[in-house]
Amino acid sequence: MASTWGDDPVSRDLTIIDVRLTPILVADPPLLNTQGVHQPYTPRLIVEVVTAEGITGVGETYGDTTYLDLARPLAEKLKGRQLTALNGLFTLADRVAVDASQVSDAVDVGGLRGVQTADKLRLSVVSGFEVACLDALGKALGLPVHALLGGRLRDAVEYSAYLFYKWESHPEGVICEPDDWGAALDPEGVVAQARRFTERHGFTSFKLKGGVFPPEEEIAAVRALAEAFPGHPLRLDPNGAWSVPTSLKVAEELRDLLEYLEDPTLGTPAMAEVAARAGVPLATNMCVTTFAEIEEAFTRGAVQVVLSDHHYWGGLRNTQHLAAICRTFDVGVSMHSNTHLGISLAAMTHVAATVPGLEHACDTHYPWQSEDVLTERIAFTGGRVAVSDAPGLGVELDRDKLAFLHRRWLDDDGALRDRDDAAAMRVADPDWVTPAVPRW
Ligand SMILES: O=C([O-])C(=O)C[C@H](O)[C@@H](O)C(=O)[O-]
Ligand SMILES: [Mg+2]
Repeated sequence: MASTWGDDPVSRDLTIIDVRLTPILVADPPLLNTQGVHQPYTPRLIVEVVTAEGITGVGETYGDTTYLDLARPLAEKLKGRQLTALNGLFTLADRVAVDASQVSDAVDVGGLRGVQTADKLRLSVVSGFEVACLDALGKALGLPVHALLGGRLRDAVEYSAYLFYKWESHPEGVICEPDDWGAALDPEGVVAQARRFTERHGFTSFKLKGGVFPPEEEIAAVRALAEAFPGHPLRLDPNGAWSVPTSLKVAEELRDLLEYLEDPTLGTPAMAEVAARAGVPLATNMCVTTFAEIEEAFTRGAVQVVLSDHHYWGGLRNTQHLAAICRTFDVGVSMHSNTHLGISLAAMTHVAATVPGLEHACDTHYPWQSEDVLTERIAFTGGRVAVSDAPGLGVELDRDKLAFLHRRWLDDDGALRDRDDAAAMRVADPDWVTPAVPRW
C-alpha cells in the first residue's frame, strides 16, 4: 500500500555516492565584540551530499581550517553509507583524529564559542553533514525536515534583532563589501540600528552584543532601547567580559528591563554566583555548549536559559535532545547564532519549530549577511521566519553564488580563512591584544 508519508524509504536507493565540501568566505560588516571586530570576510563550509538517485542535500557549518581538516576525512567515510544512518554519523566522526593542539577545556579558548573539546569540534562538523543528509532525505521522501524531526509545533519561528556596536565601515584600505547600516557606537546609534531592524524585518525583541564599552555605557544603551521600545524583550550579552561584582552591579541596574542577561561572566562557578543574586535570568552560549557541561551548570543553578547552537551540539536531533534535558530541569532553551547563511537559518527554523516551550526569540546573524548561497534569501516577516513545508530544508543552492564565494576563499592567502576578531582589530589598532577576562 502506498505510504501517505511519502515514498517508502526501503524502495529507494538512499546510498550516498558523493560528498562535496566547498569552503567559502562571506562578507561580514565591522561588528564589534569583546575580542575585537569581525573580519571583512568570514569562513563558512557548505556541505553537499549526493545520493545514488541524484538527489543533493545541503548543509552548512563553520569553515575555519580546524573544521575543514575534520570535514574532509569524514566526507570520505560517508561515501557508500545510507542517508538514513544519521546515528552512524557520530560513530564515523569519532574515528576522525582531532589535532590535539586545537583542543582545550578552557571556556574562553574558542573566543566567543566556549570550550573547544575534540568532541565539540567533531560535533560542529557532524552538524553540517547531518543537515545535508536530512535535506536530501526530505527531498527523497517528499517531506520537510521538520517532519523528519517529528513535526512542527508552530508555523513560524521568532527571531530577535541582533544589535552590535559597529563601525561605519571596515578600516581604510581593507578590501570589503560596503554596508548601509551605518555606525553604532553610542546609545543613539544602537537605537537607530534597532529601528532599522524593525523597519527592515519587523523584529520586536532585541539583543545587544556587549563587552565592547565599559558597562556604564552599555547600561545606558539598554536604557535607551527600553525607552525607544517600551515593553519589548531586551537582552545584553558581554560574552563573559565582566567580573562577578560587575555582573551583579549591571544586573541590579537592568533587572527590570531585561528578559535575560547573557553570559555576563565566564565559567559555571562564576555564573552560579551571579545567578544566585542577580534577580534576572541568566542565559548562556558559553558555559554550557556541550552535554558534559550540563550537569554542573544545572545542578548549581548557573543558567536559566541555554542558547543552543545546532552547530556546536551536533545537529538538529541533538538540539532536540538538549531541549528535552532543559525541559526536564525547567531550564529554558533558545538559539545562539554566529555569522551564518540561509542554509543554517533554514535548519535552525526547522528544528526550532519542533521544540516545545520555545519562549524566547532565537538569535540570528542573518540580517547582517548581504551575501548568501541560496537562489532566494529567507525573509523575516514581523521578525519571524515561516516554517517551510517544502521537501527537505526548502531552500535551493545557487551554484554561481557558491562558486563566487568559493573563488574568494581560493584567492585568499590564508589571512581570512580562520576567523580572528583580534587580528581584524589590529588593522585599526596595532596595539590591540585579546583582552584578559574579566575585562571589567
Ligand atoms: O555569544 C554570542 O551570542 C556569540 O558569540 C555570537 C557571535 O559570536 C557574536 O558575538 C559575534 O560574532 O561577534
Ligand atoms: Mg552569547
